[in-house]
Amino acid sequence: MWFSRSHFQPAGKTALIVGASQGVGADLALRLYEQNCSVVLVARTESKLQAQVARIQGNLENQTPRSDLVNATASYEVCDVANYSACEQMWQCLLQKGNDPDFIFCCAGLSIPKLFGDLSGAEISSGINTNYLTAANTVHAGHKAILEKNGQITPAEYKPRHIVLFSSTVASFPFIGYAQYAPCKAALSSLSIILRQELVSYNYRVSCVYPGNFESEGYTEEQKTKPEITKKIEGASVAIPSLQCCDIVLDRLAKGYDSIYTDFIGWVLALSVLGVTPRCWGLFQIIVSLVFLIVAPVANSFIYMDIKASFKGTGEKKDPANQKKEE
Ligand SMILES: NC(=O)C1=CN([C@@H]2O[C@H](COP(=O)(O)OP(=O)(O)OC[C@H]3O[C@@H](n4cnc5c(N)ncnc54)[C@H](OP(=O)(O)O)[C@@H]3O)[C@@H](O)[C@H]2O)C=CC1
Ligand SMILES: CCCCCCCCCCCCCCCC(=O)[C@@H](N)CO
Repeated sequence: MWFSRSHFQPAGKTALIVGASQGVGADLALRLYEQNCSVVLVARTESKLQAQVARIQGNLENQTPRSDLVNATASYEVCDVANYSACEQMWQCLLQKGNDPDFIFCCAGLSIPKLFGDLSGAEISSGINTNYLTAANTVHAGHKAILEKNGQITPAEYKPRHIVLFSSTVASFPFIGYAQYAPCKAALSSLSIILRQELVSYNYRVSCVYPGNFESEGYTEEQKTKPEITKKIEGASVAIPSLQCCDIVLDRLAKGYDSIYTDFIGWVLALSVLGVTPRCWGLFQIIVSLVFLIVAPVANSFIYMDIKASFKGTGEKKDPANQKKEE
């Protein structure tokens, strides 16, 4: 696999990228367009989508128009894909315009890292809507719309399509601060396994990406509420530039991998939940997982100590008796 790069060939194809008004979705759109792939960007904020389409087409001031890409087009659809009926309408619109995507990237997502007790009910709901439903709705409404469009043809006659779901390293290794987010990303990983089984007959390939931290507007936002203890634990996953994350993903897809990690720590942490997920350096995964499964409980006990210490700190500050003693 690692020696071949022929498993992802976007030239002349169409990609639907959900969550493309910023961050890795926007960068994926840029990279795919650069490879002569038509891109349809989806998000809720029209002004940001317009700016991204302009960036992608190279029409921004100080840049020359990209006339070398004569075949590829860049367009956008404004849609809140967490809303199922809006998602259905988006698919009708796409298919009417002749934009039947070969690739469906589900990149929408947002983490609100806080301690469980500090989250509001609305934030817990938004976690499920933004991180799980955006992908489940897009794929489901899309599958139904394509079934209807294709009418009587047999599943084997469907053109090859490729779904790429953006999960996270925290799907494999959930930890303090990510209660609003990690369970939804684990659900996406689970969904990817089922979709792989159910849609293979319709010629779908399904990949799931488990990124570590990367820089984006969303990442900047989450840093504002992220508890110190969460930052401390995830220190091993240094945020890489979003374009670098995007290049890693495209490289791994081209090599034929369907479980994609963007850093070494992400690959290691996934060893604890390999299950029936597609393997990535499978033989090494088995060998290293033997060591990992022995070391993990020990490492985890150190993490617990840090967590306990962090709560002790907050308790002392809030306890007036302790404060007096300190004074
Ligand atoms: N950054 C990181 O460190 C990591 C990120 N990830 C995951 O990777 C993906 C991309 O992350 P990142 O680039 O940081 O994300 P950003 O938060 O920067 O961007 C998220 C995008 O999703 C769109 N979006 C959110 N909700 C909806 C919705 N209901 N309907 C349509 N579009 C929506 C946003 O646009 P708008 O608001 O205009 O709708 C925006 O374009 C996410 O799924 C994230 O969870 C995983 C691991 C690490
Ligand atoms: C068994 C003991 C091993 C201990 C090692 C701990 C290392 C943890 C690294 C976790 C990195 C998480 C990145 C997720 C980013 C993400 O999804 C958010 N940024 C959301 O956007």
